[in-house]
Amino acid sequence: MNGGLAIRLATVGYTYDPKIPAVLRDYSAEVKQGSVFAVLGPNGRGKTTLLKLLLGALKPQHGSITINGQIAFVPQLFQVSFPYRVLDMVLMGRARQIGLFSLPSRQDEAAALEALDRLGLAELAERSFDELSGGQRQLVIFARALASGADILVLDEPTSALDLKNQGTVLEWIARLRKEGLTVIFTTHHPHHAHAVADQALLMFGAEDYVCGAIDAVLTEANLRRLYGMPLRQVSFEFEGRAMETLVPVFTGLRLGTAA
Ligand SMILES: Nc1ncnc2c1ncn2[C@@H]1O[C@H](COP(=O)(O)OP(=O)(O)OP(=O)(O)O)[C@@H](O)[C@H]1O
Repeated sequence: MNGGLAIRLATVGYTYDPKIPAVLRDYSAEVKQGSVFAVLGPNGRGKTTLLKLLLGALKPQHGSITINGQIAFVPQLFQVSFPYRVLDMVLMGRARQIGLFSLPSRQDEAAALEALDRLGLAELAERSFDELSGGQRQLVIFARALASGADILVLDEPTSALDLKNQGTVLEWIARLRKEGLTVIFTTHHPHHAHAVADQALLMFGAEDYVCGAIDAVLTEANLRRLYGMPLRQVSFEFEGRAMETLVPVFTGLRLGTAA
């Protein structure tokens, strides 16, 4: 299955309201099956809108989107109005296998428990989802996507609510899923996260202004400076035994006083 295209965007345009400027105009990109694709851009630039278009929750007014495979989505914030058990939340990811009006089989339950276990969440299985912390919820919804058996995972800022250790866990998972042949698309505000795991990146500068390409070609100093409009700092980090260097934006407006 690898080698073909998982996703193709052809001159996609989208506006929430024809009376206001479009969020996206003429966006084109191709995501190969079994690759990782990172989407970066400042707040409000259209990252979530792009993901909603991929999921079919929004329809482009212009251009076309082709998806080859089953998609599972991990949203940024997830709230429920009913106190579901964590295990039931993960089982919902198996809806395609369970089918309408049927009960989960032992196999479905085993897949859900395994996904929780793989993320170190087994002890949360019987807890009520609405009592979990934001970071725990984000990991549970990630487990739900893993349990779904989908071949394309779409993750909206998957590390946003997580502490540093769990950020590393999710990045390791993205790398592992890629090795298993899945396609992963994720949005992030952290260029080094994209650098660590992505093959390609899309940088969204504006409605019709973007660059898309191989990670090293796209995460350049000039592009990142333009994207964030902030000073950059070179950081060294290690991911899965590989030493890497990348540029990250730094906030310089904070003046720390010295203790008297
Ligand atoms: N339902 C909506 N109706 C009207 N405008 C919307 C709607 N959702 C988003 N927008 C607008 O579309 C633009 C892009 O929003 P989007 O949520 O896609 O940005 P984003 O890059 O994901 O931002 P963030 O990093 O803050 O999550 C913003 O100007 C936003 O105000």
